[in-house]
Amino acid sequence: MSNVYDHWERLVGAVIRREELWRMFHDQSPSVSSIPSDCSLDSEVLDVPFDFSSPRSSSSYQQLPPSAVENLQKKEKSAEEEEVSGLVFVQGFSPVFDLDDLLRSTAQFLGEGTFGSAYNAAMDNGITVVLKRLNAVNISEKKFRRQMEVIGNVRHENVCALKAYYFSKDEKLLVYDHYSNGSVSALLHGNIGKKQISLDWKSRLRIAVGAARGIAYIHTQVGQNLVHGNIKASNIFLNAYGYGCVSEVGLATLVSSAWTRHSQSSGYYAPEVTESKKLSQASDIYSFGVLLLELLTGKPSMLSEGNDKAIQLVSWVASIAPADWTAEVFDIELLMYQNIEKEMVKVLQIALICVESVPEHRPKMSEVSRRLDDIIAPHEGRGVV
Ligand SMILES: Nc1ncnc2c1ncn2[C@@H]1O[C@H](COP(=O)(O)OP(=O)(O)OP(=O)(O)O)[C@@H](O)[C@H]1O
Repeated sequence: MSNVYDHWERLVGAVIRREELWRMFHDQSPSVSSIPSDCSLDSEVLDVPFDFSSPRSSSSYQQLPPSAVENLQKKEKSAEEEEVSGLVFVQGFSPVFDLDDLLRSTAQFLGEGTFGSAYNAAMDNGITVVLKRLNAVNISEKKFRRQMEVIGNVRHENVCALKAYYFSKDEKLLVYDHYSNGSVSALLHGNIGKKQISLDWKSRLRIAVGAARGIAYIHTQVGQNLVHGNIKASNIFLNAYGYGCVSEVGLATLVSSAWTRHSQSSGYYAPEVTESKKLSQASDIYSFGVLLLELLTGKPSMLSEGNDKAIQLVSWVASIAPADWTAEVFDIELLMYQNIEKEMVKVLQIALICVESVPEHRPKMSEVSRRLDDIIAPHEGRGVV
């Protein structure tokens, strides 16, 4: 709890210092553009309410000695020449809240990830968003904003849209919708303090189909060169129709030092990534194959073998002969559904070519997506869903 407080307090402190300066000299809120959000508060994580309204009232700024104001004004003006200040909303999202609303929100710590901490921020105006606070992003402002533009342009129903971002020397924040059902990882494997929800075969197919479409779309961006770089179950959420929706587009290429630290142990990275740190669209396909294996087996990407030993899910599945797949590989919860064995085998075959160790032997994501569409089509009662 104190850790959580510490994170958020430092974040708020750093952002406020900068925003105070801005408002002091411009007598207005920083620039914003906006966010429709249909998300609700997830009450099962730690609550950390903060109210910073009084120390930040604009009248107190006016009480500073004029000489100090003048000095600070000069300083801030030079900073302003170099950068846009405040929360920047991605094109297409109109400003329905600003940085003040975020800083006054009730923050809930969701977890610490590869790139930093994630918070659920519930604002007084009823909007709830997820705030990602990036750690150790050693990147120029120009490059950061350019990358945010690229990420902001990736719009697809199976990709979680970046809604807004904030940049200062000390803080880099990203704002996303909050997905109240939690991630596919939480749905499949449960979360601390949360009950695991049972996912039937059709739900799992929808997750796979949606995620495949999202990744296939990502791979068409930036001249067909965009790489996600961190496909994993905790980055896949459910859209309004229950289809997989891919989050964290573009962060792995922004914060490469962070993911290389995690690459050995996660079970999601292709061999060429753990060996030569080389992310590519082919390595995204490998990671997607691991996600398919998770959906089929109900097991996490790394399995504990006892004695502190862990084995990758990919290696475990590969060690089982096809004749034993039904008895040993598939999630026992799925075996209660009738007439799905053939489909599970087809999905497993797709997963296994995705996790081929030679990158060139893996299929393109568009091909994977098409094959999964064919499998789900009879469930959706039409040819293409
Ligand atoms: N938009 C969101 N809505 C709901 N929960 C989210 C959202 N974004 C992240 N989370 C959850 O918050 C927690 C922390 O997320 P974060 O992305 O920082 O780390 P991660 O997914 O565990 O790892 P990584 O940083 O490698 O993706 C995870 O449990 C994740 O599923």
